[in-house]
Amino acid sequence: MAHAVTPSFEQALDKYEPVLGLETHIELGTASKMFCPCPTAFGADPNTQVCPVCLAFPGSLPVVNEKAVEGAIRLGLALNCSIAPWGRFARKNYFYPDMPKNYQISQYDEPICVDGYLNVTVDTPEGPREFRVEIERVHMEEDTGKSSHVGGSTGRIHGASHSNVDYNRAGIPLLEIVTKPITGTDSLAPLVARAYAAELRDLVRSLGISDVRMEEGSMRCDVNVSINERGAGEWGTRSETKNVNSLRSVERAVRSEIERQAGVLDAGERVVQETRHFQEHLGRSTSGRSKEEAQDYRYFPDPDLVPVAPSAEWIEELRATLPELPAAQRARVTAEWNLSDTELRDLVNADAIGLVEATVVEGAPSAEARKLWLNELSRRATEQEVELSSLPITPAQVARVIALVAEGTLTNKLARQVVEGVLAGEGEPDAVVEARGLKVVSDDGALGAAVDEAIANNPDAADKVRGGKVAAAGALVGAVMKATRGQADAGRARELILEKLSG
Ligand SMILES: Nc1ncnc2c1ncn2[C@@H]1O[C@H](COP(=O)(O)OP(=O)(O)OP(=O)(O)O)[C@@H](O)[C@H]1O
Ligand SMILES: [Mg+2]
Ligand SMILES: [Mg+2]
Repeated sequence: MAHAVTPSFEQALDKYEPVLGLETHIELGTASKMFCPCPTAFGADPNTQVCPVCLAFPGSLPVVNEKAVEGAIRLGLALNCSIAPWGRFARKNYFYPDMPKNYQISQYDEPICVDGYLNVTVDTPEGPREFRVEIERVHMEEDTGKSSHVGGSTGRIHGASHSNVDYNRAGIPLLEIVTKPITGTDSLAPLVARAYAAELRDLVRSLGISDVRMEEGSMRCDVNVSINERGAGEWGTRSETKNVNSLRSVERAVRSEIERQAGVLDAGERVVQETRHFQEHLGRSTSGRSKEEAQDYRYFPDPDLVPVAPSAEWIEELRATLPELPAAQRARVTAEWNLSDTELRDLVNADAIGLVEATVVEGAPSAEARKLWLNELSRRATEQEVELSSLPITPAQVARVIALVAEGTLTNKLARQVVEGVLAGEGEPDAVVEARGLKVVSDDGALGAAVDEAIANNPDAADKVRGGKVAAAGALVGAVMKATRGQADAGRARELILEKLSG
């Protein structure tokens, strides 16, 4: 058997075309679980948020959480789906220690939302390009518990001496969003997958139904990839890479999988249908469970639950609660703020549109607001390794700093120090100005004293100005700025110098 040699991405794309499919799980931010009243807060002690229902005690009965159904419908509407007027939950039967019932309540052939789409934009050297990702379905299900494998020499599963199971997560409501096969992306496949995950995350966040934090697991992507020879007219066998937990990893998982499968086919072998696991430190996936014998989950309608039958009135009520969605918001701010493609992209990449807009609402001009968030504040967020929105400064405070610059109380340089003070917890911008003594010195009294001193200390320059060489005033202005540690109003200082020396 020929040994598979992994070609480069470009070589792979010369010969093969990729097909993608994304399955995304989103943990809904409801106060209680999907089928019982247990709380859902993250980070509680193990097995403290459990009850007979989510632990599957005999005789316990599940009851559907209406808020979760509401979230599913709102997402379906935002994804342009049809909402099913009637559907049932199904039992998906399999054994796993972190799933106490030995089945997961899910939806099978009667999902609540079907046939939608989400448009995503990818940057190419020729400019932005839009793709329409078709959504096959959105369905509701419950999360499993969480196993950890401990003890032993390595602390990893092979070396572990025993496993612990925490059922706090068991029964947390999940939505699974499944795309139809995505074709025609060619070499843009990794970027399309990433852009889809990013757009879906932003959409869900705008609906307020989940905090969609990939690194905390409240949004998890399974990435399906297959390739086929160009013009083959038939798709190849897919692999499914599980639980990819960052946007960058979604991109890398697609890219590395296209390369790997191309190597397999080049060597005359077959791609095996399997589950793979993305390894963050390797930048690619490794083989997991083979799915060649498609697992039989023996799905059947759950007899303990009533059907989900949202009325047309309820669906319309929920439609009316949809906020402005990210795509519409981008189009609007592009027009309102007169943005170029690049400026819009920078704002999107920094996740700053909402922050800038909130700052504008507080009265700041959009150009100034954009500058502060994208330069000074983005830099500090990167330094502190937090998201821009997690910096301890509010849009109202940013707007106040901008206003202080506009009214001449602060220079841009002083403004940066005020921002630093606010971030350090020294209080509101005005309090920081006061406490740090950052005001521009422009009142003639204080400034006059500094000017007199500069003239006394620089007699040569002063003589030149007296003799008509106005340019020599620059040295005196410099001395005033130095004496006031940059806080003088330079323009007013210059006027005072010329007044005093012309007499
Ligand atoms: N040949 C293919 N190449 C790439 N993606 C594919 C291909 N065929 C199907 N897909 C995509 O793979 C995904 C399959 O997800 P789906 O939830 O339907 O099934 P599953 O993975 O078998 O089930 P489970 O939810 O149990 O993991 C979909 O996004 C689908 O569009
Ligand atoms: Mg699936
Ligand atoms: Mg799957």
